[in-house]
Amino acid sequence: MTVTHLKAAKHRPESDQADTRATVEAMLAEIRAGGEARVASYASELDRWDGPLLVDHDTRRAAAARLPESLKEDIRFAHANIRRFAEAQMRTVQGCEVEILPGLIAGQRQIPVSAAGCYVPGGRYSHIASALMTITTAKVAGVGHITACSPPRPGEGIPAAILYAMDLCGADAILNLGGVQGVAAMAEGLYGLPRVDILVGPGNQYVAEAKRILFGEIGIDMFAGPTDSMVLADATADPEIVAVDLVSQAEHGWNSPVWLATTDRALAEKVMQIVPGLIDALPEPNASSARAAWADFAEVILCEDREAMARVADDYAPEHLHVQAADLDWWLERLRAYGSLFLGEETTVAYGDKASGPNHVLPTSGAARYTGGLSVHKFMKTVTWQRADRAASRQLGGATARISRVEGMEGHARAADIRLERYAATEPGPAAAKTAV
Ligand SMILES: NC(=O)c1ccc[n+]([C@@H]2O[C@H](COP(=O)([O-])OP(=O)(O)OC[C@H]3O[C@@H](n4cnc5c(N)ncnc54)[C@H](O)[C@@H]3O)[C@@H](O)[C@H]2O)c1
Ligand SMILES: [Zn+2]
Repeated sequence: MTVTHLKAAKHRPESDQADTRATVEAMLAEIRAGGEARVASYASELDRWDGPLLVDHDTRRAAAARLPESLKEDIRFAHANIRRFAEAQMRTVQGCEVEILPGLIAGQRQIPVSAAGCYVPGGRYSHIASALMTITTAKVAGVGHITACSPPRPGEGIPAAILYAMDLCGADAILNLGGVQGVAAMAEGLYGLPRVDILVGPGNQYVAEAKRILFGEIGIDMFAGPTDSMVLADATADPEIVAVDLVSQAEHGWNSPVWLATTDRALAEKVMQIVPGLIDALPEPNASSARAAWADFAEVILCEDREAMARVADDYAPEHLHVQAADLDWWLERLRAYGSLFLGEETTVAYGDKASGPNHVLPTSGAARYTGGLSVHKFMKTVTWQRADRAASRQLGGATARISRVEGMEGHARAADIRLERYAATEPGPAAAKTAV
């Protein structure tokens, strides 16, 4: 396959992971020892918040009263779309049952976790949409208790729009806490809340590292690094729209890669010419983030044909993948690795980020090679069961006893033997004769 980099990245996103890990490990150890008091002191130290940590119902109501009706309408619109999509996913969640042998029936059930914690990032931007994406999905999955947390703003607490979204989606408890202290409070079940079974939601490197360390003790949705996006464009694409879309996602942060793969050199050159002006026209600090992301992490890749573009996409496994090219059905069939796919110029990653329905909590840094994003399935446990009648038990007993003895596991063999003895007496059958090795 022939591909040429018209613009290469200076870096691949990687954080100072060892430093972050040491900081987060120390904080978790302090919180384990110091409990709620230590959580409160971190909130004071890191987020300058000394107010109540658990948000009460009056505060929820006051937040709703403060917001303009038009914003509440928009939030309700996005919530309805996200819920509709999660409900459709829920219809794909099914148990199964099969008669494996005559008399041996086994099945599978999907059981939602009892308690989930939803982290809603809030350091830099007010991620209203992250509240909608995480809490709605947990609610539709049937999670029994949902705690949500987000960094408080000094003197304000969680911003009113995020509180409104959390309340609308059905959060049972809301914590004025961000970062490691928020994650730890939910994982440890502080403030009288249930200890969560799973922690979900995006966050900065401290949040991601806390989730990584706690994984095992509790479940998590996925490991998440800086957000990334790829546009695939052919000669039919509009270079101005492609450029605006790339800049829109570079805004996330200085280390958020955006990639363009195209079969059209003229389009690539036009996009590279327009992007700097679009970045300069953004307000600060967004412009600085996008400028750094474009300079250090962005790539523009010229491909021989659409199959080469598709291979680049499969290789990068981007979090967001946007096709602005002819024959969208071909692309939907062909592409194999992405968190969420956007087909055609009429939609855009920003729609998915905020309002359209499919989840925006997605695998980053190539994790789309092995997982999809947040869905109702992440809140469900796929568990199995079995039952057998006596005839089936005799058949299983013979094979189990023989395999166990070859493995050297005499105790296991005897669990089979006792059934062969008991059931042989009541219902002799051909299987009983097979026990001798
Ligand atoms: N992929 C997605 O779906 C998606 C969506 C929204 C946001 N995001 C990501 O979420 C992240 C949001 O990051 P953010 O920082 O704005 O908000 P955040 O809520 O993740 O982090 C803020 C918290 O970090 C903690 N913190 C800050 N400095 C610290 C330090 N030196 N030591 C210990 N703790 C410290 C503070 O306690 C604060 O509450 C970004 O990386 C963004 O890309 C991803
Ligand atoms: Zn985005």
